[in-house]
Amino acid sequence: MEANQRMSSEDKRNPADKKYSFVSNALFHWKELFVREPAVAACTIALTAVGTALPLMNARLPKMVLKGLEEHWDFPVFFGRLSVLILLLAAAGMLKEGITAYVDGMRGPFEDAYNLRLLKKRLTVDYDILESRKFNDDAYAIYDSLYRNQAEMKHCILIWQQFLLAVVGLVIYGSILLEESVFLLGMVLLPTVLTFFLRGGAQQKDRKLRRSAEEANRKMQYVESKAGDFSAGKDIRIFDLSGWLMGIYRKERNSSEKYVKEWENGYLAANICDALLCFIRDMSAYFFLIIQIVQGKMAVSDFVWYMPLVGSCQQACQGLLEMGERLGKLNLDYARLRAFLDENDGDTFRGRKKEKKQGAVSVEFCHTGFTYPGSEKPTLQNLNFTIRAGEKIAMVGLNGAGKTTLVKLLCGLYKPTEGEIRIDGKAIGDYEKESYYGLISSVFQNVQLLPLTIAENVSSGTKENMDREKVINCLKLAGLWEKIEDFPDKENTSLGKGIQKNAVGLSGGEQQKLWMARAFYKEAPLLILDEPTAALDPLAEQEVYEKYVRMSEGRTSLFISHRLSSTRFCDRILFMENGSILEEGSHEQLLASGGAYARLFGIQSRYYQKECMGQEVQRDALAAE
Ligand SMILES: Nc1ncnc2c1ncn2[C@@H]1O[C@H](COP(=O)(O)OP(=O)(O)OP(=O)(O)O)[C@@H](O)[C@H]1O
Repeated sequence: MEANQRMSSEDKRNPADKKYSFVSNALFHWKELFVREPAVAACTIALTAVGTALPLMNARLPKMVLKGLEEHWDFPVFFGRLSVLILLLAAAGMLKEGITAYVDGMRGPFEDAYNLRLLKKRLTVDYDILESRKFNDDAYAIYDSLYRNQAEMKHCILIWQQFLLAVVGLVIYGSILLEESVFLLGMVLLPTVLTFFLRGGAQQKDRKLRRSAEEANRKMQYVESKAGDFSAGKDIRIFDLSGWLMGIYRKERNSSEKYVKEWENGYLAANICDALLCFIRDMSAYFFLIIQIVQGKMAVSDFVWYMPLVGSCQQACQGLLEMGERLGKLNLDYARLRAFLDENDGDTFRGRKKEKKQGAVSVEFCHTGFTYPGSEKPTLQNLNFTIRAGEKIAMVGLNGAGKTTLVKLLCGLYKPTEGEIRIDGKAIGDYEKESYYGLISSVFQNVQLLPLTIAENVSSGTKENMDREKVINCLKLAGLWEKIEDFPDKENTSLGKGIQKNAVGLSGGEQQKLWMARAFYKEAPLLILDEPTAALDPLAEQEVYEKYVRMSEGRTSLFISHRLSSTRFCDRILFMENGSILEEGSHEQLLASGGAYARLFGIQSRYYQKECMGQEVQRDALAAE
């Protein structure tokens, strides 16, 4: 009941089923097939023709033999006609096998191409859309429809081909039976119509419950992914979260099984009725034909012609029901896939002209504000400040002040909900997407290592298009080369333990140095560093600051840090509180003004000095040894 209620609200939320009708999805399928795989499309149609003709020829053979005997055909005529028919039968059989094997071989690439489009969409859509619950729910549901065991998408060519075969077969065999008797055709068709309604009810139930099952499967998949996640693995063990996660998994698995059982029961009931109706249908058809012979209204040769045709017609009806049902599911999957692919990729960037800027750029926040979707309170409000080209700005503030959100806006990952941000006098939204990303080099707080080599991670490129000397220089600048030099494969060492053989792991601080090297490598006009030294020890941090100063020459940079000592390397400091700029000036000016920055600096410097001195003593002692 609860599931049904949830379903009906989901149905309202998802307009895909209504916009992408059966006819439009069918046209989409055939257009894709004809454009991308014209040979397969032609073969599918040929299979329908051959598949329909074969039962006709099979039924014709005994009729011809009996007719020849009844009418006393001459031996050469009898032999000639029989040979031609047998030859045609063998040729049609071989043709059918050959075309089926060819189509089977070509199905995979056609059906897999949808996965590629889906992947591209997920990799390129605007970041704010990527973060949205709806986008992720839809993506999961579509992946499920593409990959689950009985995914209809994996068999879309086959389903359509079988459906066509059933339709054409029904029309042709049905017309032949109709010529003999309306009653005969009615007996074959009536049970099919009844079964259609029975299965229709089961299908509706399936459609409704499937979405609830998807929700449960998604949660199960999340728990499964955590089992193989190294970083989550630490917390799971230390805080004994395994029982809790197993509990969630069991609960969701039970719900999922309940939904599957419920819709399978619907199909079971429909199948039992269907079997009963088939039995009645077969019995009545055979009785009808036998009575015709007994009454002398039908020759035995006609009986052996109509008998297999009744069977073929029944099979076509059965195929029509089965394939109609699968086509119904496929139609839903197509509707969801098309709605997802057609969804706007975002409107953060409206520009079309590609451009490449060299040197530093100016940044202007003009009455900029931002409120997260679903939040009532703005996270950033009425920000008005300018960063001159080539300036080094430090942004500091307490937790939750809005620094990372501001960085995400500046990186074009979110769109301001009020005002705008201008780069060199032009609003971010007026840039072309790739050109804008080309302006930015960034280091964020929590970045995932990609399972590539160190050099590939730094250059974001392949072996062929990277500048290896520059990679090494950037690693040196970031203070990581000493470590990498000791690896047998040096910068060609793979990262990503668990995926790559002989891969190495890096500590949190080393990873941050690697991301610094990547930011250096890109040489973009705007350098944005969000807590880049959070995982570095104080002396390593000091080294990075010095290198950062050198590296940021000729570029505009924004440096976000909790460590106020880092701000002294910058031209100007912006102190943020509750989404607004509270204080602004150089380190000395802010200290002299005795405001929030000065108080924070006072508290921090006492502890920080102790930490630094402790480390220096340790290093001196080690050096003396
Ligand atoms: N995806 C989100 N959806 C809704 N609110 C969010 C989201 N991300 C952050 N917030 C809220 O926005 C506020 C500012 O967060 P932000 O991460 O920008 O702060 P910050 O200054 O970078 O903090 P920290 O120094 O701890 O990294 C926080 O109160 C947080 O709760």
